[in-house]
Amino acid sequence: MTALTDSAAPARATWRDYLSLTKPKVISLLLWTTLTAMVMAARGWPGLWLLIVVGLAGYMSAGSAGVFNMIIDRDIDLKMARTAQRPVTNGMISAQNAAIFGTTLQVLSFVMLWVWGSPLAAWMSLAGFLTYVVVYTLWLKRTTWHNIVLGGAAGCFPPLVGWAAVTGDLNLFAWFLFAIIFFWTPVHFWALALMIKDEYREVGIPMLPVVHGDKLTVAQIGLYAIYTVVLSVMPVFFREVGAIYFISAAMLGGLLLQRSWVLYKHVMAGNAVERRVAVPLYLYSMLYLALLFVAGALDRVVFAHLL
Ligand code: HEM
Ligand SMILES: CC(C)=CCC/C(C)=C/CC/C(C)=C/COP(=O)(O)OP(=O)(O)O
Repeated sequence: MTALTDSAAPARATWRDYLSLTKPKVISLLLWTTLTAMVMAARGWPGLWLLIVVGLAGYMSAGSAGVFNMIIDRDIDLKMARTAQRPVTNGMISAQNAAIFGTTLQVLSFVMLWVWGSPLAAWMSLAGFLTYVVVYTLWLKRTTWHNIVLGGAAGCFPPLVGWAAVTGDLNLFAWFLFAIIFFWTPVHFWALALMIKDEYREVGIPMLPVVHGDKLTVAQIGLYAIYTVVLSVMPVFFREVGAIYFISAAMLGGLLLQRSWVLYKHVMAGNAVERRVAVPLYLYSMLYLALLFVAGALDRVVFAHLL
């Protein structure tokens, strides 16, 4: 009898459950764009303390956005196999406790960025948070297939946070980093959305492949891949970066276009989307962004010391 009662009682949430609310895997790449942007801004080593404190605060801010996203979306998350086991969704953590956790993370992060980074860094982080929670999650996600393009702007703020924490300011190159992620996000997400569209359809989320089908989606992916590659190369013409970056961006971009093209041809030929053509683009999109930002950092450090 006791055993029965015990097993029926809801499990107690652990720190791991709270950590999972912050979407750690997704944030790892957001954080990478923050830290590498700091090196680009400093044109050298920004200092271990600044890297740690901005990294931590950046994690907390984006994590807090993830927490609120899971609170707001717990009704739809419950109906999708991929998300049903999230702790707020399955009731292990109450929405109220999650909200307290998310608010604490956001407030602490704002203060940390303000004090040890710069006020602009704190505002940029808050702007990213609000764009993800209000513009994407509350407003666009359930209403239009443009959700990814416009709401995706949230993920463009991390490099601005890093840049502003180092310089207190933002220059043209920092905004290029913003724009690169802006056009990259649809490629990243729609490649994945093609594979999980049935779940989105069932819960009524108007993602592009659900609303306009696979063919329009691969065409849009191709278009955004071209925008991404062109934008990635452009900072070279403004002399913000040099040969190391240019060669890297050209090679990385070539592969992004090639993988988009393979997916495009496959779907336009009338085939159903297969994981073997969509997964490579989805996975590569993440490697693309990570390496492009490494190339930017390397280039600006090397050329700062040569010139
Ligand atoms: C509107 C914008 C975006 C949407 C809707 C989106 C959506 C998703 C979804 C649904 C996944 C599947 C994994 C999961 O269930 O958590 C995913 C994975 C991922 N996303 Fe995004 N994403 C967006 C923007 C970004 C940005 C800006 C970054 C980083 C710069 C990013 C980095 C990642 C990473 C690293 C993964 C892999 C996580 C894993 O392996 O579990 N995403 N994204
Ligand atoms: C402070 C700052 C810079 C915040 C960054 C915002 C952020 C966490 C962007 C990542 C985008 C993301 C995980 C989208 C998935 O949302 P979804 O709700 O469509 O995915 P789901 O179905 O997995 O919940």
